Amino acid sequence: MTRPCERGVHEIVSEPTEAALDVDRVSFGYPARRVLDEVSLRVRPGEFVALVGLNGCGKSTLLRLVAGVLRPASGRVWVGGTDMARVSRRDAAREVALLHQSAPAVPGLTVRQMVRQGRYATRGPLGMLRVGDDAVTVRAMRDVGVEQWADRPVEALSGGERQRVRLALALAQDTPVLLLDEPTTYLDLRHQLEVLQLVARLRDERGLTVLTVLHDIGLAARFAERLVALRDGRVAADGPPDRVVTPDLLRDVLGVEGRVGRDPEHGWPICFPDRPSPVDMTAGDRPALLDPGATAR
Ligand SMILES: Nc1ncnc2c1ncn2[C@@H]1O[C@H](COP(=O)(O)OP(=O)(O)OP(=O)(O)O)[C@@H](O)[C@H]1O
Repeated sequence: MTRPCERGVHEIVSEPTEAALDVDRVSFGYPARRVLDEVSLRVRPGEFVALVGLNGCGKSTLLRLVAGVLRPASGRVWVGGTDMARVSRRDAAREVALLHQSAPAVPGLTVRQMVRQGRYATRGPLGMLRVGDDAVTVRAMRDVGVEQWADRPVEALSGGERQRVRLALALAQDTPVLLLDEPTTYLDLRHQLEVLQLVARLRDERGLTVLTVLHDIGLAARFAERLVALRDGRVAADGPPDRVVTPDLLRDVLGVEGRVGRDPEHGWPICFPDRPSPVDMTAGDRPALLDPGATAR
């Protein structure tokens, strides 16, 4: 399959024998609430997948489970053949980098110092940086275009500037899998496009596997080759954007009535939301889940 578009020309020649990440019937809940119910998701090496769904449906929780920050109540998460519930945080950080939704800036910490923290996973027992760590740090800052602020305190940057520094921190881990929790938060339109173009380029050039939460369905459809929609703690739809982005998805998963058109030049799905749907998205009494028959797996 070849898709010449914003995502670059990315040819999938054959199914790899091993998934880059494999979420196998994972359930998870916090003390007050069950959040994920037997969620399964396999992502191929080099795939760019966007996770969509209403606020509170469990997207960040799923990313934290994949990153090994949380442990499933049942089921397994494998990243590159590693069972993420059985490795140390340091070993997990060699497999996946997680860009958190938000994190407070440590007072006085400069951009360079913050990005350098991404090298934590490769440090020796005494926490010493190794040969090459500075080069990786500088490359990550350069990739995201924050090297001109290297010696500025992070707390003196704007929200959007800090978001880019956080992305550089994740890139500095230099992992094969990148998990991004709303990477476009705080960014103006230009920087939203730049950041997603950068991620797509890194996927193309370095073969990174990307699983990202995106609230903007238009951007998700434009940059990701596959959308996974969560609802009620389950995968409600899974497949290529042009099959997943439908008025049913808008209504039943995202809670809005609307229409779906196509970008006249590129064919990307474009959503035209009209109004909140009459479906009560906070109650258990909802229509049947969308058929996830469009699955790309
Ligand atoms: N540490 C926690 N303790 C208890 N409940 C939590 C915790 N973190 C999240 N939750 C709850 O779990 C549910 C899923 O949260 P999660 O952050 O995964 O949702 P989300 O889909 O990422 O939402 P959003 O789009 O708003 O970021 C929510 O109801 C949330 O209130």
